[in-house]
Amino acid sequence: MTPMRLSVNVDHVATLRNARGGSFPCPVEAARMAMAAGADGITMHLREDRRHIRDRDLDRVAAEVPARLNFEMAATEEMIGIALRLRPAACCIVPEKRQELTTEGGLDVIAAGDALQDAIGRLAGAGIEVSIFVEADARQIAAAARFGAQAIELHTGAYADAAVADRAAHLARLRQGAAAAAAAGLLCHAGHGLSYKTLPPIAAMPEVAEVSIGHFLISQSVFEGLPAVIRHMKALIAAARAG
Ligand SMILES: CC(=O)[C@@H](O)[C@H](O)COP(=O)(O)O
Ligand SMILES: NCC(=O)COP(=O)(O)O
Repeated sequence: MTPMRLSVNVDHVATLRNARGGSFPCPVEAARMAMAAGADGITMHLREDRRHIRDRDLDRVAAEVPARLNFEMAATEEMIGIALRLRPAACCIVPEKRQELTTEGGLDVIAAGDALQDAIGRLAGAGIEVSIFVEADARQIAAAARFGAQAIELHTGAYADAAVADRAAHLARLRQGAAAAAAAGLLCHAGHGLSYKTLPPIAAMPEVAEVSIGHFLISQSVFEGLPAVIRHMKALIAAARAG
């Protein structure tokens, strides 16, 4: 099976920092440490309300940390401008609601229509790999391909939050989504809410080329330390890929 990348989302290091209004802990330092521990990339979500990552964090990681940077963003004019200035390797377009605690679902690609297609074209035209955060829905995935995206990221949140007895049904849907992405010629990524327990079945899907993990990974680091958690996740991925 082809290798799978682990992109470490450092948003929640910024959440901790912002809780005290100071400069510690620093998400840039976390990104540096994650790469040194074997991460394959860094994900940062610059929310419109700046609740965790701030513009300066993104600027600094882009300038200072040699990493495949995945910039998660709403498809707004402001965010497109930031992406075009910083030129990360990848942008993942996500839906955003100001009141949500966290991203609640995939983007409705079909409803987003021409504006989304235009955003994808501008980002891709700058050499950025564009992915769309979607539910495992064949119609939405086909629309992402039609609009010119190179990848989708399957939203794994419902699966990750489901009771153990209900996970098989969610996994079946995610497998269909991964197959639909491959059939549409799209790269397939996955993420949201993944943990030591829920990562292995996702890592065993051959189409999935990248997972992005943040909340569990940063939280578990309180107990184990960031490098140890990253090594553990990389080992789980390697075991799942080896079959
Ligand atoms: C799209 C997605 O899944 C990430 O943005 C992740 O959830 C970041 O954390 P918050 O949703 O808490 O901002
Ligand atoms: N795209 C998903 C992501 O970056 C991390 O999500 P989570 O692990 O913080 O829920």
